Amino acid sequence: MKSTHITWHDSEISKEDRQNLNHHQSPVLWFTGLSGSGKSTLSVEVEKALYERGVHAYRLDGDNIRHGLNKNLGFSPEDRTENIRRIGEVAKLMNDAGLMTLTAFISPYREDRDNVRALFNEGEFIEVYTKCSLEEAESRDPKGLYKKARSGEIKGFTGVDAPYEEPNEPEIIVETDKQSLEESVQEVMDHLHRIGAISI
Ligand SMILES: Nc1ncnc2c1ncn2[C@@H]1O[C@H](COP(=O)(O)OS(=O)(=O)O)[C@@H](OP(=O)(O)O)[C@H]1O
Ligand SMILES: Nc1ncnc2c1ncn2[C@@H]1O[C@H](COP(=O)(O)OP(=O)(O)O)[C@@H](O)[C@H]1O
Repeated sequence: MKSTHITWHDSEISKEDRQNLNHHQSPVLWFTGLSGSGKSTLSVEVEKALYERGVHAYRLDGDNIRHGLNKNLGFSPEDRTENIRRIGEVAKLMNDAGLMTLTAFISPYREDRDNVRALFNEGEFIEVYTKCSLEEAESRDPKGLYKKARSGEIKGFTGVDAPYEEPNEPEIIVETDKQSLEESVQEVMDHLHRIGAISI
């Protein structure tokens, strides 16, 4: 903390009031996985499924956020940590606002993800591991970045010459190289129903 002499000021409307107004809870669905593992694709589909059920949800995507809020950050370990810390704080604000958040960031470090988890109440941080072999992600190469990483044009690319630490106990694992997109969407929606975050 750099700032001193600052005081928290509570609202008279609580998070629970806002959730009641929306008729659903406001957890964060934290998608994590290799580039090309399907974070964006899956989170887009889940966001649509939620919208159709009248759930107020918003998606934060690595590529998009790096155009604005986090445009001063690169891909060094320190910058990735700061990227994830800021997104965690944004997701926490959305949680308090009564909105469901879907985040699609590689978030390669376990400690960074666990630090975000610690911001939330039990059950409100839902880690979704888009599990996919490097071989499959690389063969998809939707943006041609693995090719650039292999040729040395991009340095420190996750899975090639930068680490990805798998989650130890994610709430949800979707194996995007084995199951269909529809099955993965269903798995996420089933989880939200099971924990009572949504009722429709
Ligand atoms: N060096 C390096 N390593 C990994 N990814 C790279 C890199 N350089 C650019 N990109 C592109 O940036 C997207 C990942 O951004 P994130 O904010 O999700 O990364 S991180 O969580 O901070 O590690 C990632 O998007 P996704 O493919 O959607 O994961 C890439 O398009
Ligand atoms: N079962 C699946 N789930 C998600 N994506 C899949 C699946 N099968 C193939 N894909 C493809 O894999 C690519 C994943 O890219 P993307 O969603 O951008 O990944 P990420 O956001 O993790 O980088 C897309 O081109 C998508 O169409």
